[in-house]
Amino acid sequence: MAELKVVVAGAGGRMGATNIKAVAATPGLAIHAALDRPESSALDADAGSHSGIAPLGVPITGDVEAALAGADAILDFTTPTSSVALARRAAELRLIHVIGTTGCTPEEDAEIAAAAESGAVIVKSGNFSLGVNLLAELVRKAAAALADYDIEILEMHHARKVDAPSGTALLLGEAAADGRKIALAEKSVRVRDGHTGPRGEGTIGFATLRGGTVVGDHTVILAGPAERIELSHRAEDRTIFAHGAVKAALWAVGKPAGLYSMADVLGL
Ligand SMILES: NC(=O)C1=CN([C@@H]2O[C@H](COP(=O)(O)OP(=O)(O)OC[C@H]3O[C@@H](n4cnc5c(N)ncnc54)[C@H](OP(=O)(O)O)[C@@H]3O)[C@@H](O)[C@H]2O)C=CC1
Ligand SMILES: O=C(O)C1=N[C@H](C(=O)O)C[C@H](O)C1
Repeated sequence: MAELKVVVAGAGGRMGATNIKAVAATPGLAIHAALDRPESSALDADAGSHSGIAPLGVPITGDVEAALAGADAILDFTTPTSSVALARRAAELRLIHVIGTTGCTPEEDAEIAAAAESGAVIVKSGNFSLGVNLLAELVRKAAAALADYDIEILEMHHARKVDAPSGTALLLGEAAADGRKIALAEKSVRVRDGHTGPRGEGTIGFATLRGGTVVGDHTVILAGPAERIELSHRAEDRTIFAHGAVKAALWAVGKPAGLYSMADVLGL
């Protein structure tokens, strides 16, 4: 098989750098282009040097069309606006689009789903690690088995994170809601403040912490009478997300256009 030509979007960012390193180290993948905002301070830097590895001879560009020309796949950990725009182009160009971006509104998610229906092979997940996707299966089972227990989801991330609750917390919330056969949107409590009254029966609560350099900690608590079960995942390094994203891109080769999840990739 010819090398898969990959565009890393958000190349100047934390996950962009991690993805550049993962793609460069994976046989069968080649960095086709490194894309960031035209205003990015990383523009024109060598994608390899900027990511802390040997120079790759690929400058970080702000030119989307030049980056996508001749590409096979996009690894995209950027912003919701950027991911929606890239999904539209991925549909037109029939590309694989791996989306790790979190914080999308329901309307933005609908636009991404529409792009998948009209030609893009999209794999989107709030978390590309093996551990979190396995944890989601455990949460689904626990939520179903302990039907009367209160479910709370606690997450902590680094101080630079801009969205809350995290994509992972929402993914775990969806798994819990699925286990309970309820709709998360109708049962989630995303903020508590002031005189809230007692906990709503059957709700799924979220709590958000931010600080320091925490890569990503998540705990799902199932609280019952006189006992609690806590299911946790702690990310120690961003490489777990990049390795999952690379796996997703390779898995997507030859798949029909559509919207897939990391659970599909992992066969969970
Ligand atoms: N699903 C998963 O497994 C994971 C998801 N994430 C998510 O990935 C996203 C990025 O996280 P992180 O790398 O920490 O954030 P960063 O802010 O470090 O990186 C985002 C990068 O995207 C760039 N960018 C913004 N707009 C565009 C655009 N229109 N075109 C190209 N590049 C653009 C930013 O440029 P500039 O700085 O100039 O604005 C920046 O370089 C977040 O939504 C985060 O939650 C993170 C880790 C794992
Ligand atoms: O912004 C981050 O850093 C992370 N974002 C993802 C999320 O919102 O869950 C995944 C990971 O936890 C790191």
